[in-house]
Amino acid sequence: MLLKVSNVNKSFGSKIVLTDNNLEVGKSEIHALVGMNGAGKTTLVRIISGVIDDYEGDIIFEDKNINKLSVIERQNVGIYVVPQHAAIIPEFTVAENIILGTWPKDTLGMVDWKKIYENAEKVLHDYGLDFDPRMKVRDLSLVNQRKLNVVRALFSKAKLVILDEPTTALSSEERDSLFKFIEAQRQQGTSFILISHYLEEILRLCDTITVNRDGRSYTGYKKGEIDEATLSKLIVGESVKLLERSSEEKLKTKKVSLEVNGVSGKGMDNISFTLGRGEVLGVVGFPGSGAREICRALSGLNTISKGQITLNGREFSIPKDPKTAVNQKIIYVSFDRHKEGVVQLLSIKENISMSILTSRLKKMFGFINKTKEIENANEYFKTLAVRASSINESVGNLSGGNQQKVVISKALSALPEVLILDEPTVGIDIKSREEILALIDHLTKERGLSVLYLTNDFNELLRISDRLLFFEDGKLIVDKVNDGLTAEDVMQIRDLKDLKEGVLN
Ligand SMILES: Nc1ncnc2c1ncn2[C@@H]1O[C@H](COP(=O)(O)OP(=O)(O)OP(=O)(O)O)[C@@H](O)[C@H]1O
Repeated sequence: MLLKVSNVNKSFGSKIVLTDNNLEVGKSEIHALVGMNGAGKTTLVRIISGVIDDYEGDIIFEDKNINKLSVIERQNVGIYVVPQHAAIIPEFTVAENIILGTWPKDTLGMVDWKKIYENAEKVLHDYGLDFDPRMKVRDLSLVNQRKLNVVRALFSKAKLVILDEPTTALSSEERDSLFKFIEAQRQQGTSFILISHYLEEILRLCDTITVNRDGRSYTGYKKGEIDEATLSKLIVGESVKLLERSSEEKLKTKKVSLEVNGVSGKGMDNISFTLGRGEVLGVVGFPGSGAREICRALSGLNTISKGQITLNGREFSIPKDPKTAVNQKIIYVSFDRHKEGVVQLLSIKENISMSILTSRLKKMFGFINKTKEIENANEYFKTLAVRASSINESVGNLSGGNQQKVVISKALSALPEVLILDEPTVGIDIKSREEILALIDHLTKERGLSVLYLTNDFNELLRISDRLLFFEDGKLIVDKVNDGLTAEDVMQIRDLKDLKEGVLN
């Protein structure tokens, strides 16, 4: 046994978060930690790693009680957490990131760069990676950045690596490649705790599963002994019904809402398409294909150099920043809520109101309509079942998934005509994901909201999208109605290199 968590309890003030939590991780084991948003997974990981030190119970590592050890001391015995936003420095090279803080010096006491790069090359090679240690980390793909985070942990002699949602926003190929890498490290003797909301990958990769529900742990489920439906029921406490947008809705011809005509700019080459009123248009493409670029450009986050856009018959002035897009009723929800989503120090209510202070909530003489503000925040708080004591709770105290629900509430409050969702269910649990999809389905049908939906989770994409746009090399290559497509079809179309626009229509 490598790690033993024994009868751990934790409360924040009067809020009880963990009650009698137990789990055991063996050597060379991949252990899953799953549960709904706010179930207490991150709190437990913070206790194991020593970030939270006021808890009841015992943490035993290699047969020693480590309750009294600090974060650094726990790292020194071999416990290393790789959070969702790991502390790699994008402007540094791969080598600098690996050796961060342990700079080798030459005989004159100068940093020995030759040695740094030689060492880094060897380290990467030992872990089966072949990227150049001189590359800036910002130029690495997302999956290679995540692998580098693990390498850093292993370089620091980690015996147990805790990965918090490592596959979010990765394509299925990138996931496979990350899994192979983790599996290879496990075979070398490293143990992993993996937090994830993707049950299929949990069942594929992990040896043992611990479910956290309502603060209690249900542990010891073994690979092969539990199926996805049973696991899903254990996590939520009831069966989860998957939302399926009706095929009738998917095939309905819709009145044009957004018309994009010959748009070019950074990473975009002469893109034209229409988005119907009440339509959900799925957007597919590898990073750099133009898929994310057009979504961000329509929201004022990327520059458009040429082209025309109309929205519900109005001339749409090319947005130079997000504010001009929002004023024209196009709103973008970013996959990166830390950078572009919420303000941690403000309350749920203040975050939700942020986009409508100068419009829907404005009264005369610069006053804010407080009653309306509370009503509006409460509406989304309830519809999206945000797990917090009230709308006055600070967003920084919420679990990751619940923060994401606040980001979506903020966007919907502004009553957009076009909503652009970029990996909107990142970090969202299996039940909340269905609630979000149901809300989108409802708003498109009842309010005529038009949606551009970008995600690497093709099963999710196909359940909600009426039509799909495929991008490559900055161009729109295929525009296809979702008439019963499968995830395999989507991958096949995306991977065909020489398709000309419309060939498959
Ligand atoms: N510093 C804090 N102060 C008050 N409450 C907190 C604090 N940190 C966490 N919580 C609460 O503890 C509960 C568990 O949060 P935690 O982040 O552990 O959940 P999680 O299972 O990791 O969720 P997710 O899947 O959304 O990441 C939540 O209700 C959260 O609001």
